[in-house]
Amino acid sequence: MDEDIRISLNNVSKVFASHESGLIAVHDVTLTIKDGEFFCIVGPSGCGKSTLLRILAGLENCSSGEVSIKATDTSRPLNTMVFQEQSVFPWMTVRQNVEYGLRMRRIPKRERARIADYYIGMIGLTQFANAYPCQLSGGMKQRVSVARAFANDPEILLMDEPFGALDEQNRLLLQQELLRIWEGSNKTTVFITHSIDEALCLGDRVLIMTARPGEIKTIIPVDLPRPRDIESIRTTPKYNALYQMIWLQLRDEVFRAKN
Ligand SMILES: Nc1ncnc2c1ncn2[C@@H]1O[C@H](COP(=O)(O)OP(=O)(O)OP(=O)(O)O)[C@@H](O)[C@H]1O
Repeated sequence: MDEDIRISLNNVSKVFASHESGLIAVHDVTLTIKDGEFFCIVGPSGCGKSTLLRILAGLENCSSGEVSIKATDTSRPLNTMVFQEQSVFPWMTVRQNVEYGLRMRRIPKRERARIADYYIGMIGLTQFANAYPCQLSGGMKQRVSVARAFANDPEILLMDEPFGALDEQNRLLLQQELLRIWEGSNKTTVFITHSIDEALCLGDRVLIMTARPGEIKTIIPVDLPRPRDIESIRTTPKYNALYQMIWLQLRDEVFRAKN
């Protein structure tokens, strides 16, 4: 694998045999993702986005093809996944949730506390560090998931519509927080979203998948400057041109998925 490539998929397909005559969820996907890249995936509902991410996470095997993820440091987890549904442990405080992965890796207590404090501060929950999830709003819980994922310091971060269930204001705040944390870490991130806007605000490239069986329709580079200020990039002609370009491609697939 080239030095700057972190993830490589070669002719990856996934067939679910449980469906009558087999259901092809992902078909012949070949792509590479660079180290430190923020890679977004959009596509119609049911086109295989989550399946592809689950294959990257090692939660699902591919039926054919090859997946390789370059690991540079065996003391760190290879990946961490953030889901749409809040996935914090309800019996743990915010701090314990954020420290969880570090504790599993037996990182010393003082170091754990330092890392947790940093990310709890980044997500603006310092005052809630000792609160339990039942004392938090949905958006706050999702922030904890994001902080936990970054604190875990995996080689790659996999996010499956992490802000999909949030209201617009919370979504905007979390996008900004994610951008800030990501820009400070440059962690290779694969991010599924239904929102073209979100993909453009966050991503370096956007993969548009076809209606099922999910294939690569096209991959669009997002050449908007970084660091990004979400509110101001939305008003630029470049953003509007990219939005139109993606929507025109995606629209056809959304129609195809419905028929
Ligand atoms: N474990 C499974 N067993 C059988 N079929 C599955 C399984 N997981 C997913 N599928 C099927 O694979 C296809 C792709 O599903 P997937 O969840 O990857 O789509 P998606 O693009 O993430 O959808 P959405 O945007 O609605 O979340 C769907 O037709 C789904 O029914």
